[in-house]
Amino acid sequence: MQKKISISQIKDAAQEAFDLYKTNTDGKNADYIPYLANINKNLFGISICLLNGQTIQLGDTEYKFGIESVSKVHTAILVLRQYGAQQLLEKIGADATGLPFNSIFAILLENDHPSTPLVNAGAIAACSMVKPIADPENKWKAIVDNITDLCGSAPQLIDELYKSESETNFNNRSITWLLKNYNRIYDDPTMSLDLYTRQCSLGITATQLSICGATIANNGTNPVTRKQIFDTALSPKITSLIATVGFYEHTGDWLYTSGIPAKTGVGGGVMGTLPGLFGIAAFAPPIDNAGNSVKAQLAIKHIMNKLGLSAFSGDQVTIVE
Ligand SMILES: NC(=O)CC[C@H](N)C(=O)O
Repeated sequence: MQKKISISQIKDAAQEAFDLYKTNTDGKNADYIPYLANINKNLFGISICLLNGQTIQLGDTEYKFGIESVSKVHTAILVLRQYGAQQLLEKIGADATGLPFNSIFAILLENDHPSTPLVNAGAIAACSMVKPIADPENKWKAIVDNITDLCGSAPQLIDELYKSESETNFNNRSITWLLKNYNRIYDDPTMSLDLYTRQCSLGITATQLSICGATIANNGTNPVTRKQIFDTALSPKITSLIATVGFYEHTGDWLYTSGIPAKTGVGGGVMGTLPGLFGIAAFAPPIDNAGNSVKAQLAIKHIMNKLGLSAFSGDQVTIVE
């Protein structure tokens, strides 16, 4: 079906979602990373970036929160840029785990395979793959430059979060050494884990994440800077990774009810990408039992359903003035 949606319809849907959920108090800040437990739980922002570069922003869209696991998407893209689709599949995988993001059991079940770069195991493996190998300074630079390219502006390290996370990441240390044992870490393990922890501690805004979502939806061209960031052919690979495991063990429910591939982080951010149409991000710190922001989920779902959109419908949608 041919369908036209106006920008004012999108704005109205976003405003409605914001008003509906701004006072919602469900969920709880992540507390296994002490820094995150103390973030103002009432922060709430929604940003949509259209493919003409226009953004629609509501609430705390300029607040810099911990990017956390949303950064797994960015570094997966960097690995795809450096190695191509086939090598990512062989060295890490592109499968769902159906288990929590930090699951050790998932590694054992997959016979040593990290499954996907979008869970902790695969993300640590991805950091180990970033080139140049054995050069932590330039690996870090590559990670940050890639995020800057995708988001149209630079992220900023939150030192306190980095410290808090480094002091408490015992589970991730176990994951790293287990993967090392299976030859799935492709650089120094301690350095790879540190890069992962540091990238999770980057401060990012909902606006920046919506621009990244739009870059993916726009086949690799950042709609704001107009820069081609990655090869067009990688776009469906990235979107399929996000669709498969973006909400961990709740991914199926999420896709079924929202219709949009999206990736979450325990900092409260969610970044969605609707191919050919827009990127969307929402941010609110309280999360559910799988580590996904409660309000961000409600808001994005509301907007998608209100507009009658789904990545899985055959509709040919155009956004008009
Ligand atoms: N789901 C998440 O956002 C988890 C990220 C966090 N840095 C961790 O490794 O536990």
